[in-house]
Amino acid sequence: MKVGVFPGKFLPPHRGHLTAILRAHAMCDRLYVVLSEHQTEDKLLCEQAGCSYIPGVLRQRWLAQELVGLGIQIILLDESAIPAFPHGWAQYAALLTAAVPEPVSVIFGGEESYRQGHSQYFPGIDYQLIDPQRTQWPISGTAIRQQPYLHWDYIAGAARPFFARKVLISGPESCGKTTLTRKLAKVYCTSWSEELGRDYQEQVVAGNGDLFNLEDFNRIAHLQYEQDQKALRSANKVCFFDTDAVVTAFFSEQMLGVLASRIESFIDPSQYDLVILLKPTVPWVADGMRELGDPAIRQQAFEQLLALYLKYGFKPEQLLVVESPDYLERLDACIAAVEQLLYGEQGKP
Ligand SMILES: NC(=O)c1ccc[n+]([C@@H]2O[C@H](COP(=O)([O-])OP(=O)(O)OC[C@H]3O[C@@H](n4cnc5c(N)ncnc54)[C@H](O)[C@@H]3O)[C@@H](O)[C@H]2O)c1
Repeated sequence: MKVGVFPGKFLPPHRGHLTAILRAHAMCDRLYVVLSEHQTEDKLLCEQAGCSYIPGVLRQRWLAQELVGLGIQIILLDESAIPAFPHGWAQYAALLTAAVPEPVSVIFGGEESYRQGHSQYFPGIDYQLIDPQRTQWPISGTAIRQQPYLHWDYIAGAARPFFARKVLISGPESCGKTTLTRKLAKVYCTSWSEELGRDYQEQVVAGNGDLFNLEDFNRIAHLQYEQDQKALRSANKVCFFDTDAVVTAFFSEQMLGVLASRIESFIDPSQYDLVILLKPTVPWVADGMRELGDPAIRQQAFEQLLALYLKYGFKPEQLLVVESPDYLERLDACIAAVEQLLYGEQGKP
């Protein structure tokens, strides 16, 4: 019985890792992937690259999703209490040996420089190199952490929602949110999540908003959240959202005078990299379901919505108010903001 181990940080997992793991899997009877987490060091690596910290359990979950069905166990090794690589080889070897539930015959890796340490601290266990030149997929975790959108195609699918920029398009009724959201998704060849409250209203209360009760608003917030998560899973660098739970909270209060009990649990400012707030400066379009058509009421709705975002902890720098009454200018302002989010000052490569 040939038992293999494939160690690494997988910060984050990418195609190079996955291909090497699958090769290793083809070369032994059973394979364990051992994911090392050294919190201090890993946090520093993420910080240096300007990337949010990726906890070990999240990386473990991504690898489990990617490798599902192959019988590969992913073991999380907490190295936080031992000296960081390369100063803790002896402790690392002891931790790894204790964590893998059976005797190991071979350790796989892509670094020739690790051979010495492996032969010294894992006596009797082979060290087998896989693609040390990274010729098939010339990518590293460092490069992805530093510039995820330049290296998007290499990022493991399960990890992409973490890196995808999340852009919310919000504003009062009849501001062109849905059209703008669709257009932006098309410009960026990506996924988007539409407002489902309207379909819900059609299906559950025959289009008559007066028949809504509080539980309807709770359900809308929950259903919208799940739909948003689904859209995010197929995002290409950025994902657009047509509404959010703050808007649901706003309508719950407007229509029933009360905030439905579970809506706030779906409000989280850190969910979004950018919130584009559209001002009601474009013509009102009555569609049979909209309620707040008077210009003064539209302006007031905008102010109330803005105040709600701030109340719920959204930061002013997260918000972009788009004021122009011109549809082209509105679209171009959004594209410029998304470009900035993805590629910063340097612009597209
Ligand atoms: N504390 C210690 O002294 C000690 C000692 C030894 C090992 N360790 C732990 O083991 C970890 C070793 O993993 P790592 O940092 O090299 O992890 P990593 O996640 O960067 O890479 C994991 C493996 O995939 C290979 N790989 C990376 N990119 C590839 C590509 N494009 N194509 C093919 N293969 C590719 C790497 O060579 C490596 O073997 C260390 O980070 C450390 O946590 C710790």
